[in-house]
Amino acid sequence: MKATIEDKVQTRIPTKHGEFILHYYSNSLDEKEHVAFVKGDVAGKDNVPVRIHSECFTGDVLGSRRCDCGEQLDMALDLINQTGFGVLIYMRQEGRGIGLLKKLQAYNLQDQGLDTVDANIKLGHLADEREYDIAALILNSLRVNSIALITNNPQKIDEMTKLGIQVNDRIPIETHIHLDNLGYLKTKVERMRHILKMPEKK
Ligand SMILES: Nc1nc2c(ncn2[C@@H]2O[C@H](COP(=O)(O)OP(=O)(O)OP(=O)(O)O)[C@@H](O)[C@H]2O)c(=O)[nH]1
Ligand SMILES: [Zn+2]
Repeated sequence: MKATIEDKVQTRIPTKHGEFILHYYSNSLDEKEHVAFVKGDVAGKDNVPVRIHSECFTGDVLGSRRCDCGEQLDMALDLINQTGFGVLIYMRQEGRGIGLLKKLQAYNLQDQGLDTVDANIKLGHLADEREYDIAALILNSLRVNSIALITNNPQKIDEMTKLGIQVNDRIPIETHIHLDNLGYLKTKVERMRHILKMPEKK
């Protein structure tokens, strides 16, 4: 069955990154509360800056330094605000789709020496279980013509293109690298094809 979404409510949210309209969607695939944060007029526009952000409770809410999510969220909203128009889709796909419980278990495995990919596999999951159908439906419903995707992950570009979204450009979103996230980011570059500049080995 083809997935469907419904734009249930739109409301104005002033933030430290400027003012956005929050769209709440229901959908036919899961019970999750996926939302889009929209700035300015995006309907009929080309090269709309779009961030498809996957939920990360630890990074986005608690400010965890194990990953780059919280900083990326701030950077993306700033960028969209400065551009004057754009969309941040907040997908409730915690832990690359495996959920918070499993992600926290994966963190413990990483503290025992596994990397972020092998920890998922040890828990019986794929390295990345996210799906982007709902994100594509949201962009269609906002009547965005083509996008500049804010990401370091080329797989996201492939997935959105496969779903019929015209991705004209990629906007990198590189955060600070420090001791707590160095190994994690290195694994994303080496095993998940992320495009990130890593510090030279001394
Ligand atoms: N399973 C698992 N999920 C993680 C881990 N660290 C972060 N995440 C989740 O990963 C998701 C973000 O994915 P990332 O791989 O950081 O980045 P991305 O979204 O693929 O790529 P960008 O667009 O460049 O940010 C969020 O849902 C986080 O909760 C981890 O060690 N294990
Ligand atoms: Zn994170």
